[in-house]
Amino acid sequence: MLEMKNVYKKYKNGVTATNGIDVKIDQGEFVYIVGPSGAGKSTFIKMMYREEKPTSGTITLNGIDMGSLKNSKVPLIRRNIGVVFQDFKLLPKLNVYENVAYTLEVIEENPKNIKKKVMDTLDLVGLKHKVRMFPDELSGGEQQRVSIARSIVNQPKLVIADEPTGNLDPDTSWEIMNIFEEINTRGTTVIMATHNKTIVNTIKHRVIAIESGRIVRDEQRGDYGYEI
Ligand SMILES: Nc1ncnc2c1ncn2[C@@H]1O[C@H](COP(=O)(O)OP(=O)(O)OP(=O)(O)O)[C@@H](O)[C@H]1O
Repeated sequence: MLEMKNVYKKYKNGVTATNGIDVKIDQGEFVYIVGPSGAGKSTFIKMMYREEKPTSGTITLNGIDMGSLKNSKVPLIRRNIGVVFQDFKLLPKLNVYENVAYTLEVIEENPKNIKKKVMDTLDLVGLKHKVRMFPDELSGGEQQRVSIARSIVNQPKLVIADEPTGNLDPDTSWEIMNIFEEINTRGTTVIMATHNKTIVNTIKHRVIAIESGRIVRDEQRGDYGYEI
């Protein structure tokens, strides 16, 4: 589903964040991206959903060249990609229901379908009983559940998560991981950058390690591989 060929990213300040990346990820895989701070993990991930463009090389997502995609076409492609961040990025003035429904409203989903899709998704993440609450009334774990619900309500084929458990305590992190596992079991590709050694070493999946902008290890059912 995703292929990168010789991808370089040099930021305007002269920093080379990715330094010739070649990788292929198939539909349905669960892939952890690991590596030291500043290694280029976020940059690698951001290029997958066209938050950043590669300086050279090609990135194809389901046959579409993400690097040369016109800006006007980006929102259309993003409909098929869910993104989850460490800091949730919920809309503070919207309640739980509205935060999730918003994703469908912007893509002009038929209003008749919105309620069922939102409620089914909130059920999946275990938040059906908190639909009227606002983000600042929720725990970190609950906010992350809303953020995941928002990212999957349109049933994307790919979910990308950048350090989704980074702000959460260990128990809550496991609960959040269980939701990603369930999403993946349903056939969605999950690509997750993480520094959580215990999770990577316990819930085994493919591990891609990045150092200085290069892939230095790519193993099925790999280990985290770094001391923390
Ligand atoms: N927008 C930007 N402009 C300039 N340099 C950037 C930008 N974003 C990242 N960088 C630089 O690119 C390099 C890789 O950063 P990146 O955020 O991709 O690393 P990372 O592996 O995700 O780090 P962390 O684990 O700390 O989140 C770093 O040297 C960083 O300072």
